[in-house]
Amino acid sequence: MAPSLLRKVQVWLLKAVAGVFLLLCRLFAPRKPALAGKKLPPAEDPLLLLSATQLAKKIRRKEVSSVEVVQAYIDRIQQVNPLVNAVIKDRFAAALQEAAQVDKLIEEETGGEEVLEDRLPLLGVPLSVKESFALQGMPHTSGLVSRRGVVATVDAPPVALLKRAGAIPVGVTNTSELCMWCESHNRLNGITNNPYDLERIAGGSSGGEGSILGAAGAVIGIGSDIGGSIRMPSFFNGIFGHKTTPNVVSSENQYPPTSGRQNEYISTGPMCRYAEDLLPMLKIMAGPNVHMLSLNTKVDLKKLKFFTIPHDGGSPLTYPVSKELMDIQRKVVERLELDLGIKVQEVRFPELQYSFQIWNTYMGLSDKDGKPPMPFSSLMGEPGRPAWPLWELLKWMVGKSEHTMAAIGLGLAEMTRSSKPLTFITEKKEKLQKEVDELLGTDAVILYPSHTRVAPKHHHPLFRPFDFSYTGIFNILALPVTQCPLGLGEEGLPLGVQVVGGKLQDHLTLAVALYLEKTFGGWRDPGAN
Ligand SMILES: CCCCCCCC/C=C\CCCCCCCC(N)=O
Repeated sequence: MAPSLLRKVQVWLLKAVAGVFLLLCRLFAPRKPALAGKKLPPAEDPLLLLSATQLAKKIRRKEVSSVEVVQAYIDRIQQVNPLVNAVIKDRFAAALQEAAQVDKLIEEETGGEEVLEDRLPLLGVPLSVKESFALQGMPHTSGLVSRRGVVATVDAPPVALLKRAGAIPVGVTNTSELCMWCESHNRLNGITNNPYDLERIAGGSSGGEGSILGAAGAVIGIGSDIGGSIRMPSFFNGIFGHKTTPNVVSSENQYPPTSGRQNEYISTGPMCRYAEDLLPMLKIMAGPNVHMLSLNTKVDLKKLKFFTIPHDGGSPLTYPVSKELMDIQRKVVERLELDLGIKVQEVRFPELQYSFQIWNTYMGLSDKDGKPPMPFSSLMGEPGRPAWPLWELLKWMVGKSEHTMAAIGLGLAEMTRSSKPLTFITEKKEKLQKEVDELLGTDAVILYPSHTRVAPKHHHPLFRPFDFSYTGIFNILALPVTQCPLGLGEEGLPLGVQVVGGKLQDHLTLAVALYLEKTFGGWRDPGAN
């Protein structure tokens, strides 16, 4: 059978299986009041349209008070959250008190603006926090019903560093169950909606962050990413998200904790509506490790090498990249060549078609002491009592399970994972790692689709569970990636692209993000008509 015909048959088969499953889900999924046709109101308060960097400057200069800024964001969250269900618990009263203290501190400061900017660069700026990060006094459940009522007693290190820089947390946002799915939906806090179309996903697992930022209910936030959980929500909600080179920003005090080799692949990073906030946030979040990066190095884009990869080469597990995403990536190439007078080279890596298999294999590896990762079914259960995915599936069928279909599916899929990694796959990964590292070096970036299509309808990822591998592969390659918004597509949904850099070359992808914001307009107000 000709390869193209084989490809057509594969896609057709995937669609057929998806259709049957979608029907089943429609039959059994709990009914939700239709949000059809509802739209977000525009973000009218001018304070919502300033970057965190600009807000911090205005607050330091007493051109606006921190209380006014925090109140503006509280008002916006109260306006949009009933539609998007992104913030699952707020701390508005405490935030306003802290803002008043900031204004008082500024009033009494005698050292002048530079002292404040140096010591407290985010003084008085509101911050959104993904609920899987420990934020003292706030829920810390990661969407697990069995963790209902668990409250954090400490701050996760990057949260503590951002608070020490003067940022004021206003609330914690929704995640997928156990942060291991590309849609933020769980039985504890419900499902988060995309601000550009409430019937579509906000992405996962930092979907609450992506949605509240995209809805202008926050200006800066933080997420974690081991398969795409910063980059997919950033893409679907039209904002910037940076997956830092692993082990620069601490991932301690997050739930669930990583185990096995996963600590080499997880990244904590900033999620922002404005590109200029990414680098200052990363500088703060990196804390004592900031010297590992070159964030003070000026980047001349004309001296960078740019490569573009249009898709994964045709994996039978993933869907083809949509035309509008291929088109917009081509437009980025054209603009780069026009504006910088450079040539962007298209490259292909056949190993990318094994992205899912590589991600799945390496996520299951033991750590250097031979300790295997905690099984997902154990994370789903109570301590010492793993869940039984098959039993949970039967309970789900009659609406009695505390778990989502995605978590049950992952638990079932895990049962099929082979204990011994396939040499065929490890060889592919080693080859890909070597070639990509050589190509990137310390002076190049690669453009790659953030996903196969714009934000899908709710639950649809269940029928295309492998498309996340467009982001997941870079976790295993341990490379920094910035997801950059590129305006809205035909259906008014955000377009975007991943900008991939060499290890520890985060400053390069952040510089390209600034260029792409200038050239393609950055974040768009979902309420604007
Ligand atoms: C019912 C469908 C579920 C079965 C799907 C099995 C194959 C998919 C395997 C793993 C999907 C993991 C998705 C990871 C999303 C991002 C996670 C993260 N924290 O970065």
